[in-house]
Amino acid sequence: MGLLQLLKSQFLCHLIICYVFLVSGLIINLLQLCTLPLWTVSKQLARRINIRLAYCITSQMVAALEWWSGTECTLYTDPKSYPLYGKENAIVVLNHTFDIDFLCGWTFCERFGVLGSSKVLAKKELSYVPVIGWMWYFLEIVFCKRKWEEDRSMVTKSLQKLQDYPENFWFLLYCEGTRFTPKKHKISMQVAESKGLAKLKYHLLPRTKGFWVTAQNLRGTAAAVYDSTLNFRNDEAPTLRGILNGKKYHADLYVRRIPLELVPEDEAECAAWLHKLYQEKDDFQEHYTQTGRFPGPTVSPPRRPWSLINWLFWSCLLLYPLGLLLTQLISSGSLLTIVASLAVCSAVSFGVRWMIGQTEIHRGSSYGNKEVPLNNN
Ligand SMILES: CC/C=C\C/C=C\C/C=C\C/C=C\C/C=C\C/C=C\CCC(=O)SCCNC(=O)CCNC(=O)[C@H](O)C(C)(C)COP(=O)(O)OP(=O)(O)OC[C@H]1O[C@@H](n2cnc3c(N)ncnc32)[C@H](O)[C@@H]1OP(=O)(O)O
Ligand SMILES: CCCCCCCC/C=C\CCCCCCCC(=O)OC[C@@H](O)COP(=O)(O)O
Repeated sequence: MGLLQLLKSQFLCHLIICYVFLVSGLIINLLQLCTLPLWTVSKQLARRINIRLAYCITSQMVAALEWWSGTECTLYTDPKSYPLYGKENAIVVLNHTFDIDFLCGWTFCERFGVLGSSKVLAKKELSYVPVIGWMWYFLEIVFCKRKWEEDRSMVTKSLQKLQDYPENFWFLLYCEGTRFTPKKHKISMQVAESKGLAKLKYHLLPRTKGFWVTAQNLRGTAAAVYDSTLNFRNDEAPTLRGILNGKKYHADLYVRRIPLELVPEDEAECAAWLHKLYQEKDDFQEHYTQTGRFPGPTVSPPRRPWSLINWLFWSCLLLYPLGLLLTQLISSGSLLTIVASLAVCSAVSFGVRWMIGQTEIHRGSSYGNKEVPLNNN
């Protein structure tokens, strides 16, 4: 192991990175709160400011992936579609298979210039996560309880608000609704069988209602669906802890651009269309398993320096006062203040570990885990 790699695996480095992330994140959350009065005066200006503030948070995690761990990202896509990425609004459909699939999504957003504005249909529980969840309120992220009767009107209203959004955005939908586990897969395939649908090997059965309501409400706003299938080389199952340890991964993303006009408007037809899409996605994953690549030409959109610059800015801003404080503490020799600072460090460490836990599949929810009574009709 090289010296740099050894340094990257040190707990102290992780503590410093997490301190910068947490403290800068809370400062940005506070700044976002200060934009509240502006929403009544100029909504579009408030949105543009919040896009930039959100970028300051999310790009730190992207920087950790791109610059700290050096993870590489290859895009497999049609060269004719490539120039449109980042220049139009789109609905992104992505497989929910890895701890850090959302982070890879963010990396592509960053490379195409839509990181600050991008959105997701997220489970309500994530809105309580400090920094990211709180930031999402101001980004007009659409939350759901994963109970259609309760979600329907709220999700529709939230989507309609995005119709006059001032900057290009990608709206991410994990149609599987939860992350892949063997147990969830087995249950969802029982559901597929009971509905007479083809079985999927690499995906859970997609939930179709969220996709249909999104497509309906973003018609005229979004130009296309980006059907995206993600995998990692060498059968890796990357984690956020791995990224913090400086482990380098290689992500492959296969993207097909499908004009939104090709998505049926009728609910049942739209559901059938989505089921067919997932069968195709399953074939692409099979192709990847067999050959180690997706079909079609590749391109590696370059990483941009902005995420690194932002990260360095916040690190300088927040590590300088921390350094001063620590020097004063040590020179004061007061046992009480030293114990108090150790307690603060432990709290930061505990808080961030809990947040990292949110990204771990083995700590995931029980959604999709319960056997459902099946009536074969
Ligand atoms: C060029 C580069 C391109 C791309 C780059 C890639 C990406 C970048 C893009 C953007 C990035 C932006 C942000 C990313 C950042 C962070 C994201 C992080 C995380 C957030 C993700 C989440 O929180 S995922 C969880 C929440 N989201 C969802 O659940 C969405 C999908 N779900 C739905 O759409 C649902 O329909 C619903 C939530 C709207 C409603 O839920 P409900 O449970 O009520 O669902 P349904 O009514 O649909 O389900 C009932 C039907 O399903 C059948 N059923 C029952 N059990 C199962 C089962 N186990 N599996 C499958 N189906 C089941 C049941 O029979 C019902 O069938 P009916 O026929 O009767 O409808
Ligand atoms: C600069 C590096 C900073 C490192 C410290 C980072 C600390 C972690 C920060 C934020 C964590 C919250 C990120 C939220 C994204 C979680 C995405 C996710 O995958 O949610 C799961 C959801 O889809 C489905 O849930 P279930 O599978 O049903 O359960």
